[in-house]
Amino acid sequence: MAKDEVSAATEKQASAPGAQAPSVPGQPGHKVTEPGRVSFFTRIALSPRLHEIFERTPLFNRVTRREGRALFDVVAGFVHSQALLAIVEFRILHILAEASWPLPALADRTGLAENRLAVLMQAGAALKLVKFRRGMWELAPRGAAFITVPGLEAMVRHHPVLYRDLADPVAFLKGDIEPELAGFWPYVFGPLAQEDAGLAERYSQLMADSQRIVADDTLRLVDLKNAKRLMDVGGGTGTFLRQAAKLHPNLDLTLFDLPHVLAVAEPFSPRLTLAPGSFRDDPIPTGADVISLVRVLYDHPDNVVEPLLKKVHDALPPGGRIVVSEAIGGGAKPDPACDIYFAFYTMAMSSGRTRNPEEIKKMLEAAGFVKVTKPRSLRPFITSVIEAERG
Ligand SMILES: C[S@@+](CC[C@H](N)C(=O)[O-])C[C@H]1O[C@@H](n2cnc3c(N)ncnc32)[C@H](O)[C@@H]1O
Repeated sequence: MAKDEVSAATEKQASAPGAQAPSVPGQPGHKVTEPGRVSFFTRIALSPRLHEIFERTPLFNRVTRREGRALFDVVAGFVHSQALLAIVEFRILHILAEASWPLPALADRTGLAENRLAVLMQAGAALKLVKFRRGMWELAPRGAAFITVPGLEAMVRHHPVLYRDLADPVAFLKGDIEPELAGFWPYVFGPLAQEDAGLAERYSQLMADSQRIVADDTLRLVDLKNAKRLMDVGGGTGTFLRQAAKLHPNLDLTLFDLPHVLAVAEPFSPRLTLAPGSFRDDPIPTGADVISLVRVLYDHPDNVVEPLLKKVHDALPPGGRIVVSEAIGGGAKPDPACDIYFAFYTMAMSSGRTRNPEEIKKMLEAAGFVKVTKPRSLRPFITSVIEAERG
């Protein structure tokens, strides 16, 4: 998305003849009274007769076959994920990272029957994680990347919690079940987890690992050259600030988070000030000319985010900047990572929700911010950034 796309979309909407107060299309509160027409191409796709004709017509059949393939991937996505989870749990990628193996040796190492392992390996090859060459199973570059990207494997290993919540998606969406994920993170980081040190360690590491990648992408999108003090609100144990300090050694830093989180934060620089507090109950300290919120807003409902943005606004000097970095929905250009994965994930967590650029822009403006911009995301499945200025 181009830098000013958020602004451009809203201006267009507001200046259209007869336009009403801007609301976000497709989101709650957007008033649509009339049914719309089913589009021409959709009507074609609704006709079984045209399917047959297209399938027999050269060139057209390429399109329908490609669409059919994409549709089947959507249908089969859960099975793909579960095949990946099995590959992870049998540590197949790690075994193949040491050496290639023929099937019988791999069966010995995994304890799986050869005929079942053969099915799993073939599935792994279809996912391009492994490949079969000269009688041996070997690691493919995608499989190597999978075990190398920090946090990815741990993410897959915690998916059974999410998938149990999604086992009945109808009940899930109706709100008829109490999602397990809603208690998962509080459990991992809460006092109960002390009995399960391995679990706490594994998932704290997952947060820390993924935070590093999110921090790096955010810092590539945000210009902190002229910033004097950066305050990271909800900054956890400080990974984002640590990475920012590496790029900008003269930057003063403030880490704001709950007292029990800051109690385990390492004071890695004399330029770092720890500011314990709750953004729900306490004011946000002043003194920073840039305030970042990395993976914070989507954890919270609107009635927490709106006052939080107002507090951030009031803590900044005129011209000071807010940086929001998290999975942001694609809005008019839906993105599977944000609009499926993170949207369902945050719904299962039951505390917040993913928002699209228009929604975040509206919330920022309501808090008093101006010049809302969205740099083009490097990897929307890692993070996207929205910046604004205190008016
Ligand atoms: C999803 S984590 C994100 C941490 C870090 N920014 C990152 O990207 O990994 C959300 C953070 O918000 C903090 N947080 C939650 N509620 C808070 C509150 N009321 N006041 C201050 N921090 C809060 C949590 O302690 C946690 O560190």
